[in-house]
Amino acid sequence: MSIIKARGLKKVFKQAVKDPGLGGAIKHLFTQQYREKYAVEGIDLTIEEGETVAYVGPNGAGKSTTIKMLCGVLVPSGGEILVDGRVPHKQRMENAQHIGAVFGQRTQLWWDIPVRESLTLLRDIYQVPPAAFKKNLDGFTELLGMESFLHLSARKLSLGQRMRADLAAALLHDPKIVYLDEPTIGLDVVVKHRIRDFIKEMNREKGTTMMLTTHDLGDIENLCERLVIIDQGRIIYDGKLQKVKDAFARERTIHTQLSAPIVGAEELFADMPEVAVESSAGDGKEGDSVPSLSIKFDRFRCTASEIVKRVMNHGEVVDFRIDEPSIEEIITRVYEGQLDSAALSEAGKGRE
Ligand SMILES: Nc1ncnc2c1ncn2[C@@H]1O[C@H](COP(=O)(O)OP(=O)(O)OP(=O)(O)O)[C@@H](O)[C@H]1O
Repeated sequence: MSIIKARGLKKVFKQAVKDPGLGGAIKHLFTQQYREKYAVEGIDLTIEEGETVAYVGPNGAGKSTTIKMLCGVLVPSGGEILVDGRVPHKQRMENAQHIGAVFGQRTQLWWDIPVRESLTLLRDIYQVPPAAFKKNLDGFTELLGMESFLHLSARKLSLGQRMRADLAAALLHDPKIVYLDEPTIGLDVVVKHRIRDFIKEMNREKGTTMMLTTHDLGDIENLCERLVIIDQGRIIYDGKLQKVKDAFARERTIHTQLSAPIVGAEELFADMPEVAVESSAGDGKEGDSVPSLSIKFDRFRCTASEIVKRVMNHGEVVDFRIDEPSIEEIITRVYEGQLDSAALSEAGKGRE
């Protein structure tokens, strides 16, 4: 069942236009000029209950503006939204009862009181029944490793501790949907993993729908099957993460470990322009390293088995592994405009 539906969603901001320098600032005092900035320009988005969706895009793409409209904080300039059957900006309070939000840069905890007290206050605000509160608090404390800092005020927490406490605060009332804006920003790997595990567990155990905006592509790979890419206020890709990889990650690299170096390895694929020997080791040129050969190829033009077969014809392959470009590399190419949007939207078709 669809839990979030947005049709033709738009948000226009009025931005002041000023000439540069002091003269410009003074002139602006008397003759104010504004231009319209479309932060979100006609978005259609449907999210099913229990999905975990990564909503990504370069800076200024319109991600936060979309989330704020879904939370009811901003009123759309056009289009329609329905979140769990409610129009968020018209039913703000009701909507808030059923959603949770974590904004990486801000906290919803009270700055000067212990985390445990903040969570108790949220229990009262959201009217969480005592038994459910206890179950969640105990469970979250364990999963997020919060025991050691529940007695501290938010002011005294490290960033990683604060993020964990904020997650607990956002999920305390068992919301159906949680918006996570940069939930792992600036955190060390241990805390990142803990937070990702927690998000996965909540999605699995409670079926919580998660919408995640992030610049950390590890979050996407670890948490989301579906990827929505927004650029300049428009969705340019909506589909499975794997599909983007399949469509755009043409290159593969085979790393082979050999029993002895192959003489003239660089020439092995001279007749195949789609294949390139990236590195060859163990031939005495790089000290006493293990003999190996790394070969890059275009997987749409030849197969891994062809490559390995040819290497095996010239030497003994002890072991091999195949690497594909990371989603980070692919998305960087999208952001840099190296992948055209028509091809992207074609790849996103047939999501269901
Ligand atoms: N209150 C506002 N007034 C005027 N312009 C705004 C306002 N909020 C956002 N914008 C503009 O709308 C565009 C989209 O902003 P938004 O914050 O949604 O982007 P984002 O994708 O979340 O970016 P980031 O990754 O940097 O957080 C930007 O050009 C921004 O300058």
